[in-house]
Amino acid sequence: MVPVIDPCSFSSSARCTTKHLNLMLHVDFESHVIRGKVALTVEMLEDKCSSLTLDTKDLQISKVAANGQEAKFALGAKHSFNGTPLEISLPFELSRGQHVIVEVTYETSPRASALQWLTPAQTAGKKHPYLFSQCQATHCRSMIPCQDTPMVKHTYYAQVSVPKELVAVMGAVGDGQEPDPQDSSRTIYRFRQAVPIPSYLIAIVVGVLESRDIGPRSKVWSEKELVDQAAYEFAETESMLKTAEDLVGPYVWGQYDIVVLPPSFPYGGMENPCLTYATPTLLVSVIAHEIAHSWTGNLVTTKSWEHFWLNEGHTVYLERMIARALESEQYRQFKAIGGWKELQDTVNLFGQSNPLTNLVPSLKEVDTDAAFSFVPYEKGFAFLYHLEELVGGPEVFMGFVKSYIQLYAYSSVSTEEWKNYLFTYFKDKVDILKKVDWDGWMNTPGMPPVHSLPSQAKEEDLASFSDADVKALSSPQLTEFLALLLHQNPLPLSHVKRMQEVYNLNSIKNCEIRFRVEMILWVWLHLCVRARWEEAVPLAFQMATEQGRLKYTRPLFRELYNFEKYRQEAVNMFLQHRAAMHPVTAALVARDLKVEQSHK
Ligand SMILES: CC/C=C\C/C=C\C[C@@H](O)/C=C/C=C/C=C\[C@@H](O)CCCC(=O)O
Ligand SMILES: [Zn+2]
Repeated sequence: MVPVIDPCSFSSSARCTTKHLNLMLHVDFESHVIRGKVALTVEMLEDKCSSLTLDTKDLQISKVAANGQEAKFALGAKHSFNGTPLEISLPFELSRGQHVIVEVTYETSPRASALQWLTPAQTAGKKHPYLFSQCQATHCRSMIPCQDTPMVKHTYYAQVSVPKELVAVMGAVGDGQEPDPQDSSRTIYRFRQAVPIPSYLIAIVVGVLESRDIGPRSKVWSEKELVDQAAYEFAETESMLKTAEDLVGPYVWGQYDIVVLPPSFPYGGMENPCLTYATPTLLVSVIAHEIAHSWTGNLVTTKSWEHFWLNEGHTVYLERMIARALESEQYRQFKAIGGWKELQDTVNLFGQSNPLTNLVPSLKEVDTDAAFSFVPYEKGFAFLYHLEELVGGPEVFMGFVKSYIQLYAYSSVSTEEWKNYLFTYFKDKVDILKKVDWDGWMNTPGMPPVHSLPSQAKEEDLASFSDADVKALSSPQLTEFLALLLHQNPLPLSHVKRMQEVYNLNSIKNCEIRFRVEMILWVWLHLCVRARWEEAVPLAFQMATEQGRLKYTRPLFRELYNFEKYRQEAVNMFLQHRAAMHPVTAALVARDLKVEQSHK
C-alpha cells in the first residue's frame, strides 16, 4: 500500500495524530475575530517525538503549552494559499502510543477565509450581525490551529461565548448553555461531537436563530423571517433519513439538523455532521445529497483531497439511490443525464486535457477552491454507475457500497484501498473488473472512456416541449428543464424572448416562495445573457450580487463579462460588492474577471 501524503497540509500527520479537540471560543463581532484556546489531545505515532507541526492560516498565536508546560513555537514560511505551518517544540520526548495535550492560545484574522461576518443589513432581520464558517476544504486552519487534513479524525467539545441576543449552533450535539460568568452580556453555548471527524467538518453559525422541529431527530434553524417556510420546505427530511438507513445502515450522528444560511453562502449545501448547511435557494432534493454524506464522506472519509471523488462520487451515487427509492428508477436516470451534462460543461470549461479533470488529480501546489468542480461528483458517479452495470445492477452494487461503508466507518480511505476492497468483495467477478479501463477512468483528463448512462435527452426532445408541457412542470422539474437547455448550444435571442412571453420567468423575482423559484431565475437569466438579450442584463446583475452561490454566481458573472458591451460594468459591479461577498466567492470571481485579489 502506497502511503498517502496530503499535499494540502503542513501538519505532521505521519508523526502524530489528533484524537480530540477542546475548544474555547470567544466570538467578537466588534473586531470580526474569534479569540480561541484549543487543547489538542495528540497521540504519537513514532518513538522519540519532541516536536509536531499544525496548520494555521492568518492566525495570531500568543502562547503554546504541552501538558501544562510552556512550549517553544515558530510560524514557518507563509504559503500563498495553504497558510502557515506552526512548528511546536515539546519540552520533553515522547514514545509511540503516548499522548500529549497541546494547548494553543490564538486569535483569528478579520479576513479569515473560513469565516464570513455579516452586517445586520446583510441579514433578513436587519438588526443583528451574523457569522458562519465554511471549512471545506482547507479553511479550518484559519479558524483553529489543527491538523487540517481529512486523514486525521478527532472528537471535539466546544464552549462558545457570544452576545446574549444571539444564538450559536455547531456541527455537533448541543450540551446546554449558560450566562458567560465573565460577562453578563454574553452566553456560553456548549457542544459535543462524540464521533471522530476531520477538521473540515467543524462548523459554527452565530446569529438571531430560531428553530422548528421537523422530525424526531431534526430541527431546522434560520432567522425567524425564513424559519416557517424552511420547516415546510424540509418536511421530508425524516423519510429521507429512514430511506438512507434502509440502504446503508444506521445513522450514527444522533441529531440531523438543517440551518438555512443567508444568501451569500457559496454552496448549495454543506454536510457538516448534525448540522447540514443549506442555501435559501436550495431544493429539497439537494438535502438527499447532504444526508447521504452522513455515510459517504463523514463516516468514511477521503484520506486527502486528491481522493475527493470517494466522498462525492459515492454520495451522488447514494443520493440517487435515495431518489430511486422515493421516486423511481426513471428519476434516477433523469438526474444521471443532468449530471453527465454538468460533467460535460465542466470539462469544456476546464479544458479536456486539464489534469484537474482527472478523477484522481494531483493537488500539489493547487488551491483546492480553484480545483473544485463537478468532476469528483459526476465523473465519480458515472464510474460507479459503470461498475454497477458490469457487476449486475443497482442491488448488487449497493451490497458493495454498504459493505465498504461498514468496513471503513470512522476512518479515512484512499482510492487504492477502495479498489482493493472492490476486488475482494467481487472476488467472483475479478475477470470483469480487470477489463475496466482503470487508467482511463482514474488518471486521464476529460470525459470518461465509457458513456454508460441512458441515451441522452436529444436536443430535439427539448425543443419539442409545448407551452402546456412546460407550464405543467413543477419548480424542480422546470429548473432541471432550463438547466438541460443550458447544456445545449446557446438559444437564439428569438427563443428566449418567446419563452419570456409564454412563461414570464422574469416575474419570478417578486415571487413569495423564494426557496425553489430562485434557482429557476438563475438558470433562466444565464440563458438570456448567453443569448445576449440586453433587457435581461439588469436583473442578471441584481441576481449575481444579491446571492452568492458559486454554482450560479460565477457562471452569471462570467457570462456578463463575456457580453462585451457589459464587461466593464461586470468588473465595476464586482468591485462595488466584493467587500460584502464571502471570501471564497470574492477570490474565485476575481480570478474569473481577471481582477487583482483584494488584501483587505
Ligand atoms: C479536486 C478538488 C479537491 C478538493 C476540493 C474540495 C472542496 C473545495 C472547496 O471549495 C469546498 C467545496 C464545498 C462544497 C460544498 C457543497 C457541494 O457539495 C455542493 C457544491 C455545488 C452547489 O452549490 O450545489
Ligand atoms: Zn457533496
